[in-house]
Amino acid sequence: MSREWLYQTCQPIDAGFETAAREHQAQLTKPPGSLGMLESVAIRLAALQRVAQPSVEHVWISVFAGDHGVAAQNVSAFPQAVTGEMLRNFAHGGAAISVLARALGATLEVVNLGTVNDPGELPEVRRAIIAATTADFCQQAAMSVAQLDAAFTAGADSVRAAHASGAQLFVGGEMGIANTTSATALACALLGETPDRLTGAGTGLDSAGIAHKSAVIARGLALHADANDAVEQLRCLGGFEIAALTGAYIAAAQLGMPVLVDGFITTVAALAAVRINPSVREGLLFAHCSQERGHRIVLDALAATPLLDLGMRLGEASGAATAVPLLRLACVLHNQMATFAQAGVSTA
Ligand SMILES: O=C(O)c1ccc[n+]([C@@H]2O[C@H](COP(=O)([O-])O)[C@@H](O)[C@H]2O)c1
Ligand SMILES: Cc1cc2nc[nH]c2cc1C
Repeated sequence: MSREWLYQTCQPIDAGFETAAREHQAQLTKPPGSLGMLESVAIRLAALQRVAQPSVEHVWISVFAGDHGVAAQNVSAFPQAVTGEMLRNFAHGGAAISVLARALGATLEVVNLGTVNDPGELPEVRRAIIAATTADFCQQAAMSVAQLDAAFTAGADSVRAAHASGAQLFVGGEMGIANTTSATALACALLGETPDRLTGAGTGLDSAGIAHKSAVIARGLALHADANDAVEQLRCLGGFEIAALTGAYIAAAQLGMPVLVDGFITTVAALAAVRINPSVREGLLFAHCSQERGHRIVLDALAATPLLDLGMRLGEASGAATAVPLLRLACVLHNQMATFAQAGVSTA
């Protein structure tokens, strides 16, 4: 399938609405800048949504799940079967993101891209099976060209459904045992970093486990040293859900739909998206800095300032969901505060 769409220019933010929103913020009854990032986020949302009054009442969350061949290298604190087991938990409404999505009134879509312990048909889970798992990147490329394309498409399909439903914000999440190993390897390749600087505990490795994981990533990087662009690095080192997120972020930016990025794995997928298509960057907002070791470095590479730093490291879009109320508050402040003139308050 053609990949041309990945490179097509994204909808630029609207400079007119951005200027109008900035000027509006300056008139609200507060010292200029005193609402900090709540101001800049409202301005960015107005510019992205091309409206005077931004809103994120209608939120769409897609959680992409997939298994990783590199799990065979003993790089996670949890067994691979958990990926499929968590799909059941999502379907039955018991996962953290199930609870958060309900509390937010958000649409939650779960996408099974391929799990070794496949739970089969489940309510509320879209099956877009690519294979039971990616290959172990210590032995061969994680994905074939066709598998990578299928993952990009699965992500873009979710965004198209979100857009068609009238969603005002797209949130991507992931679930996949061993995916911090894949995401760390991909981040190292994209950034020219070494695994010892980026490798973290994932679901809870101890220091010996982290050292082993770092060595596994170093082996993968050596095997795929010839992969010299972001698409090929993603194919060799990434995973189905990481590539789906990359495709989703690109598609969302092309449709002009704002994106709220979640944690470490999703930020690496966002970095890949920006490397493939730099015009994606201005459509991205960043929810939080996860505890995963490499997250801050990847955020810095994207010049991203996340809204929250709560010591979270769950994934499955939970950090982004937690930041949605802040975006909603930023919007209502922007839309409902009185101006100095309206309130009869003196300016500086
Ligand atoms: O989002 C994060 O920053 C994050 C940090 C650490 C772990 N996770 C989640 O934990 C799983 C991967 O951890 P691991 O140790 O199996 O590589 C995967 O399902 C992620 O959703 C997520
Ligand atoms: C239980 C569990 C839930 C998760 N959700 C996202 N990643 C996860 C990893 C584990 C192990």
